Amino acid sequence: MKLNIALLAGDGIGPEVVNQAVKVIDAIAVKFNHEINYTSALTGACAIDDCGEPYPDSTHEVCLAADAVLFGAIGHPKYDNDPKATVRPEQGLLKMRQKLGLFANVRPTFTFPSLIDNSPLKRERIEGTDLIILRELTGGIYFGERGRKDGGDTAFDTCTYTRAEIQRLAKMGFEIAMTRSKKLCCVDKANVLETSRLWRETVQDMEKDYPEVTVSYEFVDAVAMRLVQWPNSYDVLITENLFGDILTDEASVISGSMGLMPSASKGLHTSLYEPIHGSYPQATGKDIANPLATVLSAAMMFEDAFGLQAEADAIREVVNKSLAEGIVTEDLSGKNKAYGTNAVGDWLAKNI
Ligand SMILES: NC(=O)C1=CN([C@@H]2O[C@H](COP(=O)(O)OP(=O)(O)OC[C@H]3O[C@@H](n4cnc5c(N)ncnc54)[C@H](O)[C@@H]3O)[C@@H](O)[C@H]2O)C=CC1
Ligand SMILES: CC(C)CC(=O)C(=O)O
Ligand SMILES: [Mg+2]
Repeated sequence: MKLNIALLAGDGIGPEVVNQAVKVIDAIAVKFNHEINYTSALTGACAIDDCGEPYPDSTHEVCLAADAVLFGAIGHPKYDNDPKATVRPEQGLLKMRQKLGLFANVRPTFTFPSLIDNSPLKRERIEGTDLIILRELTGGIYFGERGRKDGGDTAFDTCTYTRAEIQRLAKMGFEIAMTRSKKLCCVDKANVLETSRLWRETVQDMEKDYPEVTVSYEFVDAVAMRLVQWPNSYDVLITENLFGDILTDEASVISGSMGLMPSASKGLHTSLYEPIHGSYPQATGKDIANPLATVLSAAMMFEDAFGLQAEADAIREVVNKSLAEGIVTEDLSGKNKAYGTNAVGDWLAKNI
């Protein structure tokens, strides 16, 4: 098959982890006889440095022309430490998600048998965890009106959701639940927020269309606790943008590292595959970042965007093997030898 992949490596560790995923994709292409055509484009702080714009039109064109997009991460400390900066890398990420219509971010959380004891959580709590947090990605407070008033002494951000935005995300959640254990949890703050009450009302109205799915409604603060207390009690969780962002970083503790967590951002115009972590600036250039979240995002891309299950399985199999054999970066190595980002990528590609 001929596959056109857009590579948006971004900033910080983004290029380092995307490079390892490319090694793995290349090895898959050889093994399964595919022809891969990569097109690289800038987004984030590197794009601001290049042309003053964090998601240039030229990058958008590259994404639209591709069969799928593989994204690394954006963000740079020079913006994180300057609250007054008006052009920011994160604006590029949000613009990209909005312009590509990437309204749903599928974030799976699972445990790896060889890593159970890496988690600070007790084995009996996390063993067998296999859940999906489906995060709404193009609405809510990240996209609402914001600003300052009172001469800058008052700041505001607004959260807005339409019924249609909730319906399309919830529909995907019900459909995913139907392929799994038919359990769906709607996570909100409906005891306080009007947007959450619209979420709850909309999902309740949709329940009749999916009579086999058991739906629960839980407040986000309680879910934040139960997610690490009894993660096995969840299967598919649907939630708004901000809550999903926070809960998924929390869920990474179950797997053992942020560097393990892949995701798929599904949309109207194309699909994009991205680790859930950021640009981890402290690790930039040190060859220590874990590339597996990006490699596993590439597995999601083969499965989901290209419908190539055997290729996705082969990637997951080699990742499992690397974990079992201790070919891991320092976030997972404990007292054992840590491998570099590049060494892990090379090992994976060689063992595909
Ligand atoms: N999707 C994206 O592009 C995202 C971008 N960001 C941006 O990234 C920058 C840094 O933000 P942080 O809050 O520090 O989040 P971060 O996700 O970059 O790092 C948080 C912590 O997670 C761990 N971590 C992250 N990636 C890892 C990897 N591949 N291997 C091993 N450990 C890893 C490290 O302990 C790190 O200190 C900021 O500029 C932020 O705006 C943050 C989150 C997502
Ligand atoms: C700029 C943020 C919305 C990025 C982030 O934390 C994420 O997408 O997980
Ligand atoms: Mg996040």
